Amino acid sequence: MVPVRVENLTIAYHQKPVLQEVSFEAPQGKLIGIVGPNGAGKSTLIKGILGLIPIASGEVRIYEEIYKKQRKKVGYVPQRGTVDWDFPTNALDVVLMGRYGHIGWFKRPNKKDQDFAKACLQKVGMLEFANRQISELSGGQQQRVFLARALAQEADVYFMDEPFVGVDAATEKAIIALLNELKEMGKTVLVVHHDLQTVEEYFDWVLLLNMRKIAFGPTKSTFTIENLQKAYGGRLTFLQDQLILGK
Ligand SMILES: Nc1ncnc2c1ncn2[C@@H]1O[C@H](COP(=O)(O)OP(=O)(O)OP(=O)(O)O)[C@@H](O)[C@H]1O
Repeated sequence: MVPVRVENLTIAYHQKPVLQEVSFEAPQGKLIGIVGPNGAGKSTLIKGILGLIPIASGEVRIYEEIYKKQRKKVGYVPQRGTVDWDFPTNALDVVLMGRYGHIGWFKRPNKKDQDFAKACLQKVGMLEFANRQISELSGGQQQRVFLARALAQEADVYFMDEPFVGVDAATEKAIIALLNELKEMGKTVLVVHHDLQTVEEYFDWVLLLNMRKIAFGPTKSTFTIENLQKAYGGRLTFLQDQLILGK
């Protein structure tokens, strides 16, 4: 079964299309980078898939069913900047929110859920901050808590929107180790990613996007200068230098 199937997806804001007829099938057990210039529609794609914004036309299937039926199987790590970090709650409670799909909204989390949430915090090196208000955490620490929440969900497919933005090198390493661990467990992980230098190192597959799908496939055959040129257009001379320098 295909974890994520997107067919002819078109999304518009105020009647102006920002994603046009995007189709792809994400294979199981891969780390997939979603890459493209600013405003390419990367976040919009994820939000459309998760039903957070209306779609104009097209279809999205998670394991061949509509998202609403598969909610429990899907984990989401939003862009850090879009979250209200002043919301009065501590790190452990944020992670426990990830368990509600399993617990049910009207029941209280039991000891097992608490322990599981703590284990998730431990995994991202944040257990000692369990009782800390999230507003008092650094950007990288907040990002780790969100990853712990995603882990607590025990999902099969994960969508992460720029998890590496604003984190230090140690956190970036911890996140990539975690993504690889999820992959080893057979999970499918789609990650919006900005840094072209690390795409080849981090991702098995790549979706190159600029309003339309430019290319989709294994990184080696897809993340090519020709495809990057199509996605980034005039900005590539600079990028090309950077890519060559980066090797
Ligand atoms: N809520 C909104 N209302 C109107 N237009 C929007 C809204 N959100 C995004 N857009 C527009 O849709 C387009 C795609 O935005 P999106 O955030 O999906 O791009 P992105 O590829 O994630 O960009 P970035 O790399 O800068 O984060 C942009 O032109 C943006 O201005």
